Amino acid sequence: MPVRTKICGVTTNAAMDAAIAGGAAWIGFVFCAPSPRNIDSQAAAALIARAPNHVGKVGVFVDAEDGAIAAAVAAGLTAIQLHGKESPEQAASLGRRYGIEVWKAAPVRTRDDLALVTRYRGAADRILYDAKAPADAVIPGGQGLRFDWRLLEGFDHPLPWLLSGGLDAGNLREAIGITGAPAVDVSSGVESAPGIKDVDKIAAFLKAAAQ
Ligand SMILES: O=C(O)c1ccccc1N[C@@H]1O[C@H](COP(=O)(O)O)[C@@H](O)[C@H]1O
Repeated sequence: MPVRTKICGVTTNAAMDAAIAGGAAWIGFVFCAPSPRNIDSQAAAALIARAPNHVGKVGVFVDAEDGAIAAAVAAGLTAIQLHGKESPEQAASLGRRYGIEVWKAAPVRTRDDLALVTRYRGAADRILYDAKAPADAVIPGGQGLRFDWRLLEGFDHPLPWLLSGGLDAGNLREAIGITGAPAVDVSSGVESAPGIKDVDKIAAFLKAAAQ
């Protein structure tokens, strides 16, 4: 089964086109002001217009206000990724309101952190395992941090899931080999500097995923 990929934090036509050409299943747009990848709804709509229907368009939010999510969904999102402290009830409510997939990011440092995900069964459509950010971090993701992938070995996943956190073209096969990830998500691992996507790194990542 081929591994599905999400290229996250896209802000330019070049990165968008590289992700599409390389076969990304999803492209992510970050609606989070402190992020170097922050984008507004108008700019996201212009990028989304470049993508064919089969490519999913995922908006990343961190404890966002309803109005911000509504504006971004109207730009053409096909999924909402919740990367903050959103509850199962909030996730379910957003799914009902917008009729699109809701993904919940699960911050992982220890095996105990995995217990959180079962609460989202029936409330979210997918879980995205990401490294838990330090307590003083300004943003909870997109910093190239990994967690111990062996924590997912033998774990009974309650929902369809993606692996993220510190992935790049060089470590992707090892990460998939250990975790059995059916889908992966990357941001800083395909950048030359925070927020600056590198089209060659995007191509290399997508090639590694397709092997
Ligand atoms: O990318 C961001 O700037 C971001 C901001 C706020 C919440 C989540 C964010 N990104 C997500 O984090 C994962 C992991 O990133 P990385 O590959 O370790 O840099 C990324 O895939 C996004 O889904």
